[in-house]
Amino acid sequence: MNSYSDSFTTIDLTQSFEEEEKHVDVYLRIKGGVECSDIYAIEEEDTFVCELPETSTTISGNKNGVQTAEKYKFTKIFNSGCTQEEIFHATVKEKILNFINGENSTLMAYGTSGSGKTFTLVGTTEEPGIIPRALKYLFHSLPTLEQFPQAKPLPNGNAVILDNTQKLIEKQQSQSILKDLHAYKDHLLHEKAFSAMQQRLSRDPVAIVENLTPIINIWVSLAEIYNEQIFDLLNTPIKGQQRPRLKIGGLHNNTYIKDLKFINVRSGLEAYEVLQYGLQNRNRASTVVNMQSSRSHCIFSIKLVQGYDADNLLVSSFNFCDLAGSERLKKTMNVGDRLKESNSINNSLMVLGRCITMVRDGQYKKENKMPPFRESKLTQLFQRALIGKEDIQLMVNVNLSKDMFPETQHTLNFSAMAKEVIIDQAPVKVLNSSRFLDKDFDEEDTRDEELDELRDRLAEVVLQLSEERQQNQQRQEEAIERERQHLINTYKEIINIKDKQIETLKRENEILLKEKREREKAHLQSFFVVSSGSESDFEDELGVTESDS
Ligand SMILES: Nc1ncnc2c1ncn2[C@@H]1O[C@H](COP(=O)(O)OP(=O)(O)OP(=O)(O)O)[C@@H](O)[C@H]1O
Repeated sequence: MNSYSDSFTTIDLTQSFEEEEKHVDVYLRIKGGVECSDIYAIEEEDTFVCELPETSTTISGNKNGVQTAEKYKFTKIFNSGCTQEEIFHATVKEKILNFINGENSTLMAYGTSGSGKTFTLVGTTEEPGIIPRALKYLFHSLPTLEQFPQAKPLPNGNAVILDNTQKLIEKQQSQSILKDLHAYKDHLLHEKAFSAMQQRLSRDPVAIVENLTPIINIWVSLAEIYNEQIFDLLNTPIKGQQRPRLKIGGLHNNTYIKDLKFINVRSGLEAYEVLQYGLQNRNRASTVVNMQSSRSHCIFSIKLVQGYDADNLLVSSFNFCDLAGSERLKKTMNVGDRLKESNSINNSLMVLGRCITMVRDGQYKKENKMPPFRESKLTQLFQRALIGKEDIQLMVNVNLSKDMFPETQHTLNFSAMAKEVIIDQAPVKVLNSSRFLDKDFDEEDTRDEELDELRDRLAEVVLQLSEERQQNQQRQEEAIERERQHLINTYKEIINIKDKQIETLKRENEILLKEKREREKAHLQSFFVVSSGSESDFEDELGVTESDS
């Protein structure tokens, strides 16, 4: 039974957002099609129970003998049989309405490699994931959008009204990108996929949004963090050229990706096509645990600009973040590029875990330590959400097969930490009061920017050094291997020559022996003939046949 199927939600943009203290929503999704180990159980809708093997250490620090099972509380648990539809309705649907109402939101999919993060967010044509459902829901809740964008979001969270020339330029840019997409061999596939999804989703209810403003524009972007470098996935890759790396701009908890392209879209299909185009450019590779493993963190952002005029614009963003999967190096047996990626993925997820733990400790124990947000690009970008100043949801994906126990336990411990973080977001200002105050950078801010710049450069140098070290090591290993091969070949050649010499000596020896025998025979023969008889008598005497001689 779908409790939502007949519901119509009405939201009013003139109402202010209700402020209330709450914890981060952490959902658990259990991967379908996998045989679950019997050490796990679900109690009610939100408690996950895990029996502990002898050697395991739990989040509460207890060892077995004292405690035999650990319980983890989630906002909601989606069992392996749950549909994509149920998951969308229980998690993101309401957030889309808040988004229309001006609230920023982030949904992160977390879990080990192959646990179903991309499946949950993007899904397949048959089973559309959260993002296509969110796009469909969003665009169906809004009126038909204007042909030309009227306002554009700025990286720092503000927006500007576009003049006629700028409108034309932006429109042309969107069109040229969409045209690029249409030249792409898979575009028809995506169009079909989205319309198939639309049909499947058409039974879903839509929200009726009242008091919409005359300006409503939607913009999307797609970025990836690969080996601690940020790339714009909507930049068409040029063969033989390195992709431009993007930098993080902004300060403290108001960071953004500098020069990231935002494309104006007017429908769910356009947005979905842009997403699919970008995903083709994402770093993927086949690993032992996933045939199509995402090797990067991928961030799909939707920005909604709404308002009346230049002084009354409201920008809200919805980020969908598909994290790269954590990996156990022993299990994946990765080498070379895959190993480098694994290290980078695991490191940034470890920093994410440390930040969340420290934010939680700061909130509960009032410890005043600064979480290490700057130690990874991911945490630097999502700092605001991670300290609880913005809405953030975590979709934790687990594969409950027996051989994944250590990974699952690690994921559950991570979730337990995240679940305790308190969200303390400021109320979203309603429209018709000026929402943003443009703050000039003061001296301290400038110094911070310079420091950021230096840190970036230092990170680049460290990365370069580690790459060089790896290359040197590889070169040394290759030289040692070449030397080894050379020695083996020389040794083989010497053995070969010696064998030949032995053969020659053997042959010479045989010849000498034969000659010796013949000399002895001749000697005896002459002796016999002289002393007693004929030559044939001599041969008879020796018993020598013709063939012998
Ligand atoms: N709930 C599910 N039901 C059916 N198939 C699933 C489910 N979850 C994942 N899969 C399938 O499992 C495979 C791996 O899933 P997916 O690529 O989403 O994992 P991932 O967590 O994103 O992995 P990685 O971090 O390596 O990119 C895919 O073929 C996907 O279709």
